[in-house]
Amino acid sequence: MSIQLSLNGVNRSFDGFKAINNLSLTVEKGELRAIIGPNGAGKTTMMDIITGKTRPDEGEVLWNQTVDLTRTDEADSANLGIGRKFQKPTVFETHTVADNIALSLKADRGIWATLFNRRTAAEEARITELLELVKLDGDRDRLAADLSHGQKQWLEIGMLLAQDPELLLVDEPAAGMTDAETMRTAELLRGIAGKHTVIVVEHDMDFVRALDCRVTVLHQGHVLAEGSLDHVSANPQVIEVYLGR
Ligand SMILES: Nc1ncnc2c1ncn2[C@@H]1O[C@H](COP(=O)(O)OP(=O)(O)OP(=O)(O)O)[C@@H](O)[C@H]1O
Repeated sequence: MSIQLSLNGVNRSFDGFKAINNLSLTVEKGELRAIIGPNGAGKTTMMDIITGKTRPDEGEVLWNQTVDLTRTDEADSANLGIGRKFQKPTVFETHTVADNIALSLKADRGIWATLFNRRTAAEEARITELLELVKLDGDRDRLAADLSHGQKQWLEIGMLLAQDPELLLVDEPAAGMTDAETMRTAELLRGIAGKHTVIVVEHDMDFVRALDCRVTVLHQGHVLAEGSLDHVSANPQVIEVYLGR
């Protein structure tokens, strides 16, 4: 496997406070990685740095071992194939599930052509494929507004996948989901990994366990521990700062 993303000695302060402190991290292509850690550990700031929303003060952030992500902005990062899903779902509520996916497909057709022209067979096939992947194939003609919170999150993941990103950053997808939705989300992300690299920030430990992937524990802007969930859960420092609370 080759390296998709590497952070090396990254620092970022806000008003003298080190939100990211000598952070080094490597994620392989196709890997599913969970990032956990207490509030204020720097998880969001790390995602902001990867997507070019925030620039580090120091350090190296490399995409595919070649592109310097400290010099890109959010638009560049999207063009490079980095997709980001924020915590709150943002779907087009007045459109159907299938139309939401159609609007996100890479083809440069414009909104009117997308909604009112017949879709090509290839587009239909791609929409079906994406809806199956995010477990919404039975809901394609429903209005997005009528979906449950969990289903809206899946739809937005489908919309991001329609852009065919190499890396998907997902921020606390399980927040506000039912237990059943949470488990389905873990299954869904496991299904996406391999073809895409997926980094998930999450607090829900049942969800992280269900992801069954390598876990990075951040604390005070630094990697405190890394490995399987069982491995990091047995680390006394991790228990002290996070899991034991
Ligand atoms: N733009 C900013 N200006 C000032 N301080 C900031 C800014 N962004 C982040 N911080 C500070 O940096 C620290 C790390 O914040 P960050 O949001 O990255 O943590 P987090 O791990 O995502 O926390 P949470 O789990 O609560 O979302 C916090 O103390 C936060 O207040």
